[in-house]
Amino acid sequence: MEEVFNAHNFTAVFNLAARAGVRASLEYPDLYRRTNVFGEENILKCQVKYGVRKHVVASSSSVYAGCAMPFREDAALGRMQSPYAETKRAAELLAQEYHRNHGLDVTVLRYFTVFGPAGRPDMAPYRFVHWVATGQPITLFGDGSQSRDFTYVDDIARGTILAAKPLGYEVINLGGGNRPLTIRSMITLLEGFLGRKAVIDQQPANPLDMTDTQADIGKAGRLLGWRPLVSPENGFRKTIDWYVANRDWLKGIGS
Ligand SMILES: Cc1cn([C@H]2C[C@H](O)[C@@H](COP(=O)(O)OP(=O)(O)O[C@H]3O[C@H](C)C(=O)[C@H](O)[C@H]3O)O2)c(=O)[nH]c1=O
Repeated sequence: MEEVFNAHNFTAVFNLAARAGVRASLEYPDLYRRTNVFGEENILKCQVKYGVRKHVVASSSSVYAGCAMPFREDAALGRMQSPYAETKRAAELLAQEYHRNHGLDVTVLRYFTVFGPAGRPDMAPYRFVHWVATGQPITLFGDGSQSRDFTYVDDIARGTILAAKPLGYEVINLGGGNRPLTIRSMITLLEGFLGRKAVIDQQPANPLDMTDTQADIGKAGRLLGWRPLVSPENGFRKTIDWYVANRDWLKGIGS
């Protein structure tokens, strides 16, 4: 980090680097802590040392476990449901501390299940497209009635850049906004677009997973002038178009 900060004159830093899978965090909690908490601290320290005032950090809807929906930024947070959520919450608090004591201007963005082209191969959207397209069974945790406020990657990118403006210290949801989709309906959408029936291998629900997520995005509208522009239906269509166009090099990715 020192090398990078020495070599450039930054006006803002976006920390989007993380160990991000929910379920794997039980297996590697130390890795998650090192990356998501100590990694965040390394960046915050450098920003203070090199006088870079603006900091934007990616957090997660996972911190809202147990809260009433739609999730609002001022909700009283309960117990974190996974080591992953714990590390995201810890990073939020660290950044707040650097705002209070070192004058950094911090925006914490709570992302809601981001999907789209070049999506993470450990997440349901990528895996399910890949499995249905290649005729492999879908590993479904639970009965599929759980739901997500899916947010398209381009919307997230736009919201993240907007968050670079000076705001003091703010926590802001970037989520689909009241259009949560059950995992079953997501599978039905994919089947329709791919023209293939999914084979489901149902496994027990994972206790680390959130059951449902739904974002209140009023604050993002007020502070950033942001709202999502891509619906889950259009987003999944674009994801599949990307997958089909890149099928050859994607062969070795995802399981
Ligand atoms: C990968 C996978 C998932 N699922 C189920 C489990 C969940 O009920 C649902 C969505 O799981 P996924 O891991 O795709 O997404 P989230 O649990 O919403 O977590 C994601 O969105 C939040 C905001 C982050 O902060 C995480 O970084 C990100 O991983 O599908 C399955 O049934 N089978 C599978 O193979």
